[in-house]
Amino acid sequence: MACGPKAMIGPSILNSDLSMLYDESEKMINSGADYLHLDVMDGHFVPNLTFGHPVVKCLRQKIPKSFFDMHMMVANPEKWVEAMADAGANQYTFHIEASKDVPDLCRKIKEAGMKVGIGLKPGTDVSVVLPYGPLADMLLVMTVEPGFGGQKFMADMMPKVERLRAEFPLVNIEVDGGVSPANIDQCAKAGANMIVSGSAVVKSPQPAEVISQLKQAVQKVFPE
Ligand SMILES: O=C(CO)[C@H](O)[C@H](O)COP(=O)(O)O
Ligand SMILES: [Fe+2]
Repeated sequence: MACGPKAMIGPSILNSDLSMLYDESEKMINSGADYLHLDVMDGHFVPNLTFGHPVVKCLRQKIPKSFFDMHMMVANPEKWVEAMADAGANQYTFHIEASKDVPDLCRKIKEAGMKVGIGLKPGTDVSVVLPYGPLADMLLVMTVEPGFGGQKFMADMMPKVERLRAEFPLVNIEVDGGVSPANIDQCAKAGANMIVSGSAVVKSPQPAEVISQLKQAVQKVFPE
């Protein structure tokens, strides 16, 4: 896999102290994070609220270089493409369940200068996303029901990851939800190379060690 997908760890700051979003983000970057996974929730697509593009724009001013992976858990993903691009987002990951016109949304995201991520809720069959794999930079397999951090990892999502990796050997495949050192080997073996980990990293007294453990496990399957 010399030029294929790389092992990357993206902490989710959802369960960190959000009154100190910048400090918490910096801590993750200084602990070896390859990117930041930022969870946007609108209270419609999921039963919870977090933050939107004004907060992302402020964070970008203080963190000019890191890759921002926007996990858009919103009912109308078309609506926020321009605003998120303007705020400095690098990747716009929308949920396939929320989009009325997937190819058109992928085109708009690319035209706005961002990478395209397409996410699948646990109940969504993997076949739904297969026609759109060639349009995506990244495919996200949720390993919890989206809406809250700190939930239990759903190992029964691994066949979806395996199928996507078999179909799209060069696309980034991300897992998100309950991912920790206890289940990282399953994720990597199934074919996930972009790893979101929230609680396991941000709640640890030694986040750098957790990030390093996760990365080493994924690098066994996706060597540099
Ligand atoms: O999208 C999410 C929830 O909808 C979060 O990214 C995810 O839950 C990460 O947190 P944890 O590792 O604690 O589950
Ligand atoms: Fe997420």
